Amino acid sequence: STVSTGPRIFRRYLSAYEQVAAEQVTTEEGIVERLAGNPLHSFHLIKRMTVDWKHIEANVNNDNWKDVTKAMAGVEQLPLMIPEEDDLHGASQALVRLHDTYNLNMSQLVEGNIGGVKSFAELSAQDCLYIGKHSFNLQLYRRAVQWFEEAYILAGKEHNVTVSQGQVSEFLNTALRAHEKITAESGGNKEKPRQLAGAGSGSSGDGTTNVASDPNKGISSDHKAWEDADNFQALCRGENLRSEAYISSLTCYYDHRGEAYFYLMPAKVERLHHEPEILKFHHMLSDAEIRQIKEIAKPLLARSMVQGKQGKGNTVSNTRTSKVAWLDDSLRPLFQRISRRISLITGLSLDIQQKHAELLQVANYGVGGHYNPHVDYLLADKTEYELKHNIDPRELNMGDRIATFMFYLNDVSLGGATAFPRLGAAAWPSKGSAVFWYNLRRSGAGDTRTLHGACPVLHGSKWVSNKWIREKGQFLRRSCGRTPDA
Ligand SMILES: O=C(O)CCC(=O)C(=O)O
Ligand SMILES: [Fe+2]
Repeated sequence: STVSTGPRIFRRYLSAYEQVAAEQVTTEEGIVERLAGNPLHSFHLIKRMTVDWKHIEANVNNDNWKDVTKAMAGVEQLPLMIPEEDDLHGASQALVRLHDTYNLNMSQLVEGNIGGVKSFAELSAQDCLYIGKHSFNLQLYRRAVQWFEEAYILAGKEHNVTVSQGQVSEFLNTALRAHEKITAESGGNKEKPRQLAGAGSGSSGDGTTNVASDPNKGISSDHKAWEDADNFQALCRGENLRSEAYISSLTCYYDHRGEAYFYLMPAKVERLHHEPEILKFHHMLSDAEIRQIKEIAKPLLARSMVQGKQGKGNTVSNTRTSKVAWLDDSLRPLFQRISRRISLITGLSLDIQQKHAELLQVANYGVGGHYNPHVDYLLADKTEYELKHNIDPRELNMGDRIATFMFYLNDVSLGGATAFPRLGAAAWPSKGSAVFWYNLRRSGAGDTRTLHGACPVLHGSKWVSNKWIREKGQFLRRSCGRTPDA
């Protein structure tokens, strides 16, 4: 069998590699942007190093291939992080998420065209079948049908080389039945694409299932979880959810923010929403400053974690797929200057020693990286019991995250907006700018309207830096309102 399957596997491996070579990328930035930043290339890369590699290994285990085996053993000893099965699942899930969120055109996608950015990466019938299975497992049946249909078409074009049409049609039929069953259950609400995993808290699966079974699951009962999820996706796609009149009332202006510091060089403010106020400040960081921040953060980046059940064992998060690092102001004078700049522009105290603010957080999202809708406050929605037993007293002492100040450290080539599904507002990343909003009402209550999330990166990568400002130092700086809703 080696004689017949061996060369075919090699040929396929090499032709997949040729797609990469065709990009003619030589610089590190090019690799990050065009190869690692392309969801199809990154899927292929990981697949080559997991599944395909195993097939090759199995086929070179005979005398004719001794030299190759030796070379391969050498590769395995390199101090590299070789992707594993789990990574391939992650890359497939990223493709599922991107297809679902951005409603990508399937026939363009399989030809390497991602939302208008063309590449040499293509998907085979077998790839589509594999990704369709992932959609199915995530209960995204409508999306699974689309992937299987494409797999069927491609299998025909490929003359059943990577997979046969017969094999595909079994999966297609199963997915069609599951889709029909679920649309029948939810009252024939067929057309609305809904998001997969949990907007806010707890919703999962196709969304259509949740609509039928538990419409009020979400962070606040007056908002349907699926509505948040729908709005979130629409905002990610760049759709307008507010009236023309409202949008034209959102102006840009120069502002000295009541500080002499800004008299000669006023802040460039772009209003993203009135109430609650969301502001974007342009040109907050220079390119040189951004370079420094990234340089220091890079070796410190680690996968975002979520706390395990009952605080036991932390696990890699699926609701937030990014890497983060925390930078202490004392590391560099630059970080102190940044804190001071934020303090001047927001009018809030950022004294780290006094615990008026958290350390600077730097986050990096790869292609497909995202953060499901959430609120930034940590205490306002907790019960007295939770505050007493599950929260570190030091957190209580700092008070809640009264405000968020978030820098964008790069331009994202496609996707990656910060979307506020309850406001219909979205902030689009632009290098050096920052967004600012209050998470709490003046009463100290959590402002549920500030629900927001990071849209998946469709192409390229995304860097942000968060400064969370705490309640403690602000009592003379942000006055209370007269009513709980103020
Ligand atoms: O990356 C973004 O756009 C949002 C990040 C965010 O919401 C957070 O880190 O809390
Ligand atoms: Fe957030």
